Amino acid sequence: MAVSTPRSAAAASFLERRESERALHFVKYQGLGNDFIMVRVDNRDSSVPKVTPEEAAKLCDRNFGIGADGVIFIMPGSNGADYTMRIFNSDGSEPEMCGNGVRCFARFIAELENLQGTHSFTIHTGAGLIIPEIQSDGQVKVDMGEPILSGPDIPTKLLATKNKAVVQAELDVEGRTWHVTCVSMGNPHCVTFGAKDLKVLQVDDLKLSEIGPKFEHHEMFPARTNTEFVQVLSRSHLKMRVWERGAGATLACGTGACAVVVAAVLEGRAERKCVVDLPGGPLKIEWREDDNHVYMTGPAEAVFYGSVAH
Ligand SMILES: N[C@@H](CCC[C@H](N)C(=O)O)C(=O)O
Repeated sequence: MAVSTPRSAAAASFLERRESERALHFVKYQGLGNDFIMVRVDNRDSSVPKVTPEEAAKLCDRNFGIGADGVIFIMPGSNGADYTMRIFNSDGSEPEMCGNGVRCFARFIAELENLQGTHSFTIHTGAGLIIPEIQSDGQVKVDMGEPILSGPDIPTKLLATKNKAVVQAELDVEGRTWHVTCVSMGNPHCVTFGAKDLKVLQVDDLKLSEIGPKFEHHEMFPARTNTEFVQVLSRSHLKMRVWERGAGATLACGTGACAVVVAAVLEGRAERKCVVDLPGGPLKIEWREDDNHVYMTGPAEAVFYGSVAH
């Protein structure tokens, strides 16, 4: 697989280039270090990604490919939306949604369409309609919709503990009991603020690559799960590390940060408006009481342009 970047890296000329049969043109974007290979599918009739899941996994490889946490396809709108987003994780699996990816998607659209200033549009995703808004300072605020709290819909086999939701349920992970709250933001999340034998979780001390896969593949999560380990700094300031389904430890997870605030509110640990610190930087999250929607605000930017033999 050959990777090359155009000499001038001029956005306009790059984006105007036509796809040849043997080259896949992409733009690498990142949102708080959660990085994506963005590929435009411009055939108006197509909703088929340009690469297979196996090819996506190869492209995401940090040694043998471009390197990324996922591949995102920008597609013509469907279901009445302006655009459609599909994504493959770095292991080739296809999740329903990606919060940092949506912010990158919005900035990429602004670049493609040469949009200046504030703009909002609708994106059809596997998790339904998502509405990002590019703000005057360049940050992207996203209406992430309503969290899903019913166990079977998340999905988790853990039984409901509070008003049909799985809140502070006990989860045995190889002999250690963790307290977990499960939330779907279109994709499944298992949020923990600690284990039974731990007074305060120090997230920096966690051996994520050892513990993460045990949550991801736990029998209580039939579609696997993303897992967030959280430390409460104050009622409006949380710190988290994430082990993502299909991607492992990443520097940030937008849907994960949303799920963390929902879980923190359900457990009575935080207010509805919080700053969530991730290894890649902070996200502003609000779970609004009036419409039950979760709103996420954060940055996204282009890193480089390139093409790969395909
Ligand atoms: N990093 C993303 C989530 C990507 C999908 C996730 N790995 C899954 O399989 O559900 C985000 O920012 O939300």
